[in-house]
Amino acid sequence: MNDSPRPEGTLVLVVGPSGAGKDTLLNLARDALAGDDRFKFVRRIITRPAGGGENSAFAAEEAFQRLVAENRLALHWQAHGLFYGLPIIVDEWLANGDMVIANASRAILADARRRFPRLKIVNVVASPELIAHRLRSRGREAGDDIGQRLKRGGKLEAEGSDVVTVDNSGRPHVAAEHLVRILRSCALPVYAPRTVPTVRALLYLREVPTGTWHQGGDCGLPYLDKETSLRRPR
Ligand SMILES: Nc1ncnc2c1ncn2[C@@H]1O[C@H](COP(=O)(O)OP(=O)(O)O)[C@@H](O)[C@H]1O
Ligand SMILES: O=P(O)(O)OC[C@H]1O[C@H](OP(=O)(O)OP(=O)(O)O)[C@H](O)[C@@H]1O
Repeated sequence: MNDSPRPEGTLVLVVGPSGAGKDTLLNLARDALAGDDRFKFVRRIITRPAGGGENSAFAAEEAFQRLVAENRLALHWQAHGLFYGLPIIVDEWLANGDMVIANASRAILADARRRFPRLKIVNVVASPELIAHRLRSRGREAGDDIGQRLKRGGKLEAEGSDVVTVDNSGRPHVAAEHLVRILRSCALPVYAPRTVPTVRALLYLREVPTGTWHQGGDCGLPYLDKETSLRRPR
């Protein structure tokens, strides 16, 4: 086992207007990456009963405020008349060098940038027409709530050099594959010492044929596919 100090892992916040497809893509990505424990998908805490295929846990408002007061949320925010939070285990996973992936609000990006040095933002987008249609067919919210979500969707933005856009205008599997590529390219290889990227790259290049590296990952580093990165170097 490698006992050397590990750098902090990467926090990936998946954001975008309500109805763009964040939860759908997160579910597909979680399935695609199942069995690779470098990737930790966060279960959000929301003051809304869980259901409808989203990965969340319910907390009553009083219980939620207690979590905030006791500093047991890594990030929290308010939207659509609800409270949302990411549990504090996020900090533990990051300290362990894992890649932590969560659905979040565009309104907390400035705060997240201050708090998390290795942050990647994935902005899921689709046209307003598609979003309106999707929110109506999702059936989770009623008419007025859908109107409010559509309004908010167009107001907030996600911009910056740490933002990568995933277009979910087509089939969900296509966009999910893009998301998975981003996640793989930003994750640390499993068995390489978790030191600086150059050292990791050099060590790995000795162990695997260079042809198995994919170039142009969204984190600017070459990256390995799942099978190769899970294989212990000889
Ligand atoms: N690419 C897609 N094509 C068609 N429908 C989609 C696509 N992506 C998501 N949906 C549907 O649109 C609705 C909103 O998606 P969801 O993942 O809940 O969005 P968000 O989490 O961003 O609000 C859901 O009913 C989902 O099944
Ligand atoms: O601030 P915004 O960037 O507009 O995002 C607003 C909120 O919508 C999402 O939650 P929720 O699960 O309620 O909504 P969604 O699944 O419809 O996006 C997201 O986690 C934010 O809390």
